[in-house]
Amino acid sequence: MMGLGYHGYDALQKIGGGAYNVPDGVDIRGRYNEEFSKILTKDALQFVADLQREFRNHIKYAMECRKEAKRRYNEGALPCFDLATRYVRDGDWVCASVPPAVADRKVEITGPVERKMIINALNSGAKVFMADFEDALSPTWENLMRGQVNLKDAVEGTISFNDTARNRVYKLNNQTAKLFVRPRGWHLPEAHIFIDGEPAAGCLVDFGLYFYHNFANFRRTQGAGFGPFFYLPKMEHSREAKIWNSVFERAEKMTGIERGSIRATVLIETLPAVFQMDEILYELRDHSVGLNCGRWDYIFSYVKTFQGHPDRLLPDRFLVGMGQHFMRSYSDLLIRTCHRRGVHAMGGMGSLHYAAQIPIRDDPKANEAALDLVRKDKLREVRAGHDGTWASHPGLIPAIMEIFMTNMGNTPNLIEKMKREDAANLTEEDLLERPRGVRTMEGLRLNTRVGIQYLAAWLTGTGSVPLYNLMEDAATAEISRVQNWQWLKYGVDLDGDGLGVHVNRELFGRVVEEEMARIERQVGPERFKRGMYKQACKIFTRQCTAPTLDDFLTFDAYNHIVLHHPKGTSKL
Ligand SMILES: CC(=O)SCCNC(=O)CCNC(=O)[C@H](O)C(C)(C)COP(=O)(O)OP(=O)(O)OC[C@H]1O[C@@H](n2cnc3c(N)ncnc32)[C@H](O)[C@@H]1OP(=O)(O)O
Ligand SMILES: O=CC(=O)O
Ligand SMILES: [Mg+2]
Repeated sequence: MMGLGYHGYDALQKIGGGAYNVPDGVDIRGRYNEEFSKILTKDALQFVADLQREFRNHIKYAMECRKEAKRRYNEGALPCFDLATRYVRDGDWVCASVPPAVADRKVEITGPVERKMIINALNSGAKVFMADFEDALSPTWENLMRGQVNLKDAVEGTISFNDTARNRVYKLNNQTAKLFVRPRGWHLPEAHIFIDGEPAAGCLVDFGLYFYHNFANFRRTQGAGFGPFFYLPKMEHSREAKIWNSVFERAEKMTGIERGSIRATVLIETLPAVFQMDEILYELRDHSVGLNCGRWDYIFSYVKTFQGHPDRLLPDRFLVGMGQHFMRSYSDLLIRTCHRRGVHAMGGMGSLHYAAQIPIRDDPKANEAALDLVRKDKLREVRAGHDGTWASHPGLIPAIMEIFMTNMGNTPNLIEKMKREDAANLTEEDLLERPRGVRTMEGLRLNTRVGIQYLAAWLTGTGSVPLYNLMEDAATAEISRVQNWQWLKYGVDLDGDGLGVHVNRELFGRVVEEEMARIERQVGPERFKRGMYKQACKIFTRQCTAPTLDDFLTFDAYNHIVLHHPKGTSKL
């Protein structure tokens, strides 16, 4: 056992030839690397450990509450507005005013915290870059620690990348996007950092290390006295936002910066959270810069929340988009809520046809068609009153920027202009309306093919991938998984293609076999053998056929990427 940290004295942890200098109670189980040791300094680890100790019980309680809510939904309850917090929804309060540095957020590019992509994203011409430790990142030790090194260099302005194969050096432009960072969700542990004998909360590691190393530089160079800025994912209730608010206050106090310096945009990407938008903003009112429509996780959450409701099954994945009444209602209510409280209402990632289109390099006609779908979605967003939106790829930015500029003119945002009071009449029924559309055999096949390929990439350390000309990440893969699970669980008929096939385990087994053969043909036998397709298939198939739905695809899969040093992998 290499960790000495929690035996009551400070320790130098010898791992793989080097030594992390850890404070009392902290045990690093990830590989030693000299660069990582500049992130995992004793002071920074002490900062994370202090947060962990102060908030671990709050986090555990919030996770217990999620379980309790799940139990209620599984017994037939529906998510709804909370009578007890009506005073918050009816009250006249507003959030703290928007920091000038991020008043204009017309286009935000997102991407994993990978070195070259960080430089490309910051140089992309987008107003904001959301650097992702979440949906777009496979949380291996290497990815997380390199991500922290990269962000530190980025905030210092010294980041560079030498692409020797292409003889190209990447550096930051004079003008760059403003940086937001998305830590992991509350539910994920960080199995390479133990604090007092248990894994640290992944999000506190991501937040704590980034904040500790960058708050001063960030406020000076990027935030004009504010910041750092964050995106907060996958919350289900305002009590979880309250924990984040307390974490921010604690971090501000520990570093001596003014209260309200840190600002965060919360993704509304779970079905229960749409009924808590005012409450979430209220909890974070001194630290908020708005809400964002995280549409992919939102669709995933619709299935998850209604896992016990056979009358609410989804049609094919590509039919569930912003045109569905429940999705449009969610986006409209989000805009109304944000603008009433004086903050940004951000749009999401995607196109009109319910997929996250990316540029198609080798086919100009298909590329133009993809761009056109993206333009239509962005036009819908800006006309509805969104203040800005997400782009998955630099190649989409000019088209998206043009749509927002043309429709917003010179105003940095629509907070004052588009109050959307009409959306005040949206009801619980509007927000829960069943999605319409057909189910097809091709839908089942595509879910299977995409889910397995995504997971295979994730297991080898890549968290966002292009598949069939679309962006796939943890959120979109979740839709594939839970949709298959739901269709199997309730034995649906695939009636959309005239085949009338009934989904059961036997059919699914055949589909898995055929789709695996297809993947092998598509990627070639060599890559298929070298990749993690078989392992991915095993995990994905188990989760699709499980008697009860796993909460997260990546939770179980995480065990497969935990690499404890010096002695091979271990389970949590
Ligand atoms: C549901 C959600 O949470 S959405 C948010 C999370 N998801 C994401 O952030 C996905 C972000 N996007 C991506 O990861 C990528 O665009 C992918 C994986 C979809 C496609 O990647 P690739 O196939 O490598 O794209 P492609 O080959 O066209 O890249 C061309 C160039 O653009 C760069 N690029 C592509 N996407 C991005 C990005 N999001 N940020 C910065 N640079 C990017 C590439 O690094 C490459 O640069 P280079 O020419 O200097 O080498
Ligand atoms: O995080 C974004 C989403 O759509 O999910
Ligand atoms: Mg998401």
